[in-house]
This record gives sequence, structure tokens and C-alpha cells, in this order.
Amino acid sequence: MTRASLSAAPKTVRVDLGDRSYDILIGPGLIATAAGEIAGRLKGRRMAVITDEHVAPLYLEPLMASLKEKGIEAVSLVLPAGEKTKSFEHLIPVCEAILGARIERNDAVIALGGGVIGDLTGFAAGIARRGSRFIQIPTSLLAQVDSSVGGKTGINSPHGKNLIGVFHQPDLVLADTDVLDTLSPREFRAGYAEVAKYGLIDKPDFFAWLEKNWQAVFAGGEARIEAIAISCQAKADVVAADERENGRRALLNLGHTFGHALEAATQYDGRRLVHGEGVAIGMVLAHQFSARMNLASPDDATRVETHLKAVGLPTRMNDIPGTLPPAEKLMDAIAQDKKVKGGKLTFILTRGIGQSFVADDVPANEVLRFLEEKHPG
Ligand SMILES: NC(=O)c1ccc[n+]([C@@H]2O[C@H](COP(=O)([O-])OP(=O)(O)OC[C@H]3O[C@@H](n4cnc5c(N)ncnc54)[C@H](O)[C@@H]3O)[C@@H](O)[C@H]2O)c1
Ligand SMILES: O=C(O)C(=O)C[C@@H](O)[C@H](O)[C@H](O)COP(=O)(O)O
Ligand SMILES: [Zn+2]
Repeated sequence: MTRASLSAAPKTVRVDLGDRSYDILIGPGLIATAAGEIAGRLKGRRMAVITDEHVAPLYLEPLMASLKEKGIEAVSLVLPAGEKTKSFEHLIPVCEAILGARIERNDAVIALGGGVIGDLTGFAAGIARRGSRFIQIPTSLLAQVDSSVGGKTGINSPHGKNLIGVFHQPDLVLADTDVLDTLSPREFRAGYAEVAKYGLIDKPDFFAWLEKNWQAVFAGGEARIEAIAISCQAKADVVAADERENGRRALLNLGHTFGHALEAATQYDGRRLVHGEGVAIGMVLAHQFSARMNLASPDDATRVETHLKAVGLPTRMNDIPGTLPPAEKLMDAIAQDKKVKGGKLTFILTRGIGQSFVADDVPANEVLRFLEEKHPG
């Protein structure tokens, strides 16, 4: 079992994976004290920090100063920001930076950034020297509540999202909640979609709490920290129970089969659609499709859409700027989804708010007709 500590600051959520268990620390000021947390847990005194061009000017220097103060020798690599960085092109310099810095097995690779940097760096750490230690310092809301936890790493392909990668768990996650103040409102909203996802999977009370308190979560302070801790705890519980997605972990994919197809269809162009926005549209579609299959009430889909719209997220395919490829093309990306088994589609569907389930063998013709109806044309 995993458990969030109630009173301590920072809050700690433990991901319970036997001898690969690790802590997620959540709270203000953690970048400045990062080296203390790292040195207390890892023997190595050499690190490679990977970050992006937006995060580096804000947070790289304080992190490097903290490492230096504790006698940790570190190199850094700054990559372009955005989803297109999750590619073979950028994997190569990350691997070379790790090897060039002579990161040994007790040393570590640090991802300082959002989910793009976390997924790419985690993949490089997973393959360099057949597996190097890895620390996540997530700086976007999405990365703090989702991508930094659970060990899914990888890059995209024109064939689909995250199709190349490995499971490689971090040794530590440091979620400094102060850094969210510099995140753009659009990126904060995108991360919020993954927060709402935990409510829609199996926490109807949390979803209802978010409907009432989302403004406080956006404003910062205790409500925000609480929402992050609840999200991390939810993810930690699922990962501890099903690390490699043989069953229950697939629930974390709610909204993603549609969402990933839309990201691929927009060529991972963040000006049109970012991951969390795809998830928001995908979660509305998953609830609408469940209603169409007579599994849930259409009122639930309306409730989900109303809430996501209220926070300013896109909820329909026609909220995406530009032209989308036809529904048949979206089906090509859906057919590449990692949950497909024996050519049969698996979707996360729902019986109502917080009652999601894994549906195997979803008829492709029904999905196609549904997408044709919803497609902006
Ligand atoms: N591995 C997983 O389990 C998992 C889970 C969810 C999402 N993901 C992946 O995560 C990626 C999306 O992550 P994301 O939404 O963090 O995108 P991102 O990494 O592109 O970050 C969003 C933007 O915010 C900037 N940024 C990040 N932190 C900032 C800060 N504190 N201040 C100012 N700017 C900041 C970044 O430079 C970027 O421009 C997708 O590739 C998605 O597939 C992975
Ligand atoms: O951790 C998981 O498991 C998830 O599904 C979390 C998702 O939010 C995330 O976007 C993940 O990368 C999607 O996984 P994928 O296996 O469909 O690529
Ligand atoms: Zn996601």
C-alpha cells in the first residue's frame, strides 16, 4: 500500500514497488533543497541535468547551485521546448550527454522540466549503460501530477504517441510547487485535465470537489498542493498494483485513445493541441461514446464537458484550430494504440462519473461512425 503523509511539509507519497520503491516529495522550495534530498538517498556524486529552453533560464541555476553546495558535480543540457522534442533526433544528444558526463550506475540523470523532458530523459536514462538512475524534478502541473510518476518513458513516432520507449522508474520525484507560478495559463489548464482524470476514473468525490474548488486550485496555495498530492497518491496506488499495465493501469489512459490520435493527427504541433488538451477532448468523447453504447447517462458526458469548458479547456474536435484529417485517418492512429490486442480495440469507457472500466473488443465500426458524427468536417 502507498500512503500520503498528512501533516509533514513537504508532503510525501511513496510509490511502493519493493526494492524499486521511491518517494514523491510535494511542496514549495524543493529545487533549492534538491541536493539535500538527493544526497540523502543516492550514493553517486555525479549528475547530468536535462532541461528545456523555457525552464532553464528560470530554474537551472538554482538547481546547479544546490548540487554544487552538496559536492555533486553536474553537467547540463538544454533542449528545445515542446512535444516535437520527444524524438530520436533529441534522444541522441541526451544519451551522449549522459555518457560524456561519465554517469556511473550510482550517479543519476535528472529531468528538470515538463512531461516532454521527463519522458525523453527517462527513456535515455533507461537505455544508457542499460539503465542509469533517474530523478524527476517536474516543473509543469501535468508532470507533477502524472508524467513524473510511474516510469513510462519514451518518444513519439509519426505512427503514434509514445510508441518507442521503456518502463524505467525514477529513484526520486521532487515536485516543487512554487515553480507552477511561472507556467502559462494554457499549460496549467492542460495539466488540470489529468487531475480531473483521476476523479473521472474512480474518485467521484474528488471530481465533485474539483467542480467546487477548481478556482482555488488554479489560484495556488493549499488547494493546489492538496490536488497534486491526491493525484500523485491515486497514480502511485495504480502503479504499485500494476506497474506494467497488464490490467488496472490502463484506466490511467482514460481519454487517451482519442486524445493521442488527435495529437498524432496534428503532427504533435503544440500550437494546435497539447497533450492535456487532447486528453480533455478525449475524456469528453469517451463519456459521449459510453452514453452512445448505453453504458452511461448522456448527462454524465454533459457534466464532464461543462466542467472542462468552465476551466477553459477545449472539449470538442472543432475546438482544435486548423483542419483535421478524416475520421478514417484518426482510426489508423487508434489502431496503433498500445492497448490493441489481436487487432481488437481497447478503450477506457465509463458507467458514470468515477466509474471507468477497461473495455476490450470495442467494435471499430461503432468508433468510426461515432468519430464521423463528431468530426467537424
Ligand atoms: N510518462 C507518463 O506517464 C506521462 C503522463 C502524462 C503525460 N505524459 C507526456 O507528457 C508530455 C506533456 O507534458 P507537459 O504538459 O508537461 O508538456 P511540456 O513538457 O511540453 O511542458 C509544457 C510547456 O511548459 C513549459 N514549462 C514547464 N514547466 C514550466 C515552468 N515551471 N514555468 C514556465 N514554463 C514551464 C515547457 O517548457 C513547455 O513549453 C506529453 O508528451 C505526454 O505524452 C507522460
Ligand atoms: O501512466 C500511465 O499509465 C498513463 O497512462 C498516464 C497517461 O496520462 C500518459 O499520457 C501516458 O504516457 C500514456 O501512456 P501510453 O502507454 O498510452 O503511451
Ligand atoms: Zn496523459
